Amino acid sequence: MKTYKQYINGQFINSTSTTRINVLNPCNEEVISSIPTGSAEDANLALEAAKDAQPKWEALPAVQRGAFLHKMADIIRKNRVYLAETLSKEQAKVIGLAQVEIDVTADYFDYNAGWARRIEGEIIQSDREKEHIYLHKVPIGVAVGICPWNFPFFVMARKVAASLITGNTCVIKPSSEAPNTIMEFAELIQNIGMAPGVLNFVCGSGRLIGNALSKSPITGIISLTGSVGAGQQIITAAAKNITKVSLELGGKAPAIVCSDANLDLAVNAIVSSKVIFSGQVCNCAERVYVQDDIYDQFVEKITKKISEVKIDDALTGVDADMSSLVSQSQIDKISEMVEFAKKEGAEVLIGGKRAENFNKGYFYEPTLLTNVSQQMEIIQEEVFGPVLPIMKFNSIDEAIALSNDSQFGLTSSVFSENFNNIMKITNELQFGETYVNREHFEAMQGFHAGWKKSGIGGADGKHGMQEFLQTKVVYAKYF
Ligand SMILES: NC(=O)C1=CN([C@@H]2O[C@H](COP(=O)(O)OP(=O)(O)OC[C@H]3O[C@@H](n4cnc5c(N)ncnc54)[C@H](OP(=O)(O)O)[C@@H]3O)[C@@H](O)[C@H]2O)C=CC1
Ligand SMILES: O=C(O)[C@@H](O)[C@@H]1OC[C@H](O)[C@H]1O
Repeated sequence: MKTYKQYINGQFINSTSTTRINVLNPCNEEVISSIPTGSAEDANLALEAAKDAQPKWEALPAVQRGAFLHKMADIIRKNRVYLAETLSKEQAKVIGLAQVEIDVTADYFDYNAGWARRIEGEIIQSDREKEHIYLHKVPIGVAVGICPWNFPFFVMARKVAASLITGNTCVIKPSSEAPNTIMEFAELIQNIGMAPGVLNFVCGSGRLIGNALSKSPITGIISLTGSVGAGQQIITAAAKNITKVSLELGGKAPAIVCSDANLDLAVNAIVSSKVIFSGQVCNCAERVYVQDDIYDQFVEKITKKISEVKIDDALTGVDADMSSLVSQSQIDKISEMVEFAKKEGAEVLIGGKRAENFNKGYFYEPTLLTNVSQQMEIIQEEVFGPVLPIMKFNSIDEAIALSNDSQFGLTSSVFSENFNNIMKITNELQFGETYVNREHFEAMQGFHAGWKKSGIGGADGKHGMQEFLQTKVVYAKYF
């Protein structure tokens, strides 16, 4: 069993707190590692180290900063199988998907290194003679990245790569549910030659160490991926120093399936979106609206497809499509939501219970619910699991209205072969991201950003990189 320390100022050190948090393998509930609970002192040590290291890091030409990101990508590739197994064990991610996450993370570091020669300012025309207005893009200073458990390694890279290439230094707090792969990465990159303090990793409770990182005057930007509740607490902590926040929070993605859709494509895309990491992804389809004349056909096809989903151990299960949920609290929350939906009148087409044949772990069957209505909790609140409620609609206007009737605005999708329908729906949906005739997943060169309670700011691509920059304007008069 691995016992992790804090990685601060280029060294692995003991936390000032002596209590620890156990990390379980969700498939068999065995303790596989432990992390410190962390303390405000740990947070401050890491922030001070990052602050001290920042001016020299910023002064390095961006291509030299980028070279370190390429080294990180190389190290990930050299250790890709070990990292994927570590990830699979700590959060019950089926090994194939865990490997994809590791490989995409390496590519993500390389992609962000590519910004080195493309961070650009502007020269603006002045109203005065002999004056230039120079608009510079400069780093904010110290970036804090607070990570979730669902794609912990990839999301860590979202925060590290974008903050370092732009000249910020960085403090990462992994999720207490899934810190292992990140801390293994910290060990693997400790000797790549980056100055101490440029990148720090502190483990521990969000409410304790996460809060201390968020309310410190040293912190220049807090980038969180997580729940709405954590986002609200971070905004409150950040308010003290008016610290910038970039928040990627929950979602309740609608999938609209029109009469003229390619039904097999729609079914495959929607099912893959519920099966991928057992639906524990903010982008995943969380509710389906199907046009009434194809409803029965759609329900028949999707039920068949869901019945074929194979559930097994994440690491050893052969050809498993999905595995255990991440924790006891996740399975409790999801079971309660399904039971409540049933009380409100929902009909379970398939699933609706813990998966049989597993003595340990948090395995839940992929579940389809019908006879649901717009006001029900199962349509309004994020499930974050393998549960999909299906509703009928009559007109395109109705589908758009039902989709937009949500506190969330992260992702959405439309399945149609009619260009006019697609254009109307994509224009009128109030979501940061809409997928047309494809699965629910984004690209690293896009911009992943939620509207409404789904967040502020965003990640990926040029706009995600620019989150970590601030603007300085110089009015240069000459004679
Ligand atoms: N949009 C998304 O990508 C995600 C959404 N979720 C949603 O959130 C629900 C709960 O998941 P959970 O992992 O507990 O999500 P949380 O939002 O609680 O955790 C995300 C991160 O925030 C930290 N954190 C929690 N509270 C604070 C705080 N007050 N100040 C600073 N940091 C804090 C956590 O630390 P610690 O782990 O130590 O508590 C963790 O590192 C899920 O069921 C899902 O609905 C979850 C993950 C990702
Ligand atoms: O669920 C999320 O918000 C993120 O953690 C997720 O990680 C990989 C996906 O591509 C992200 O959006």
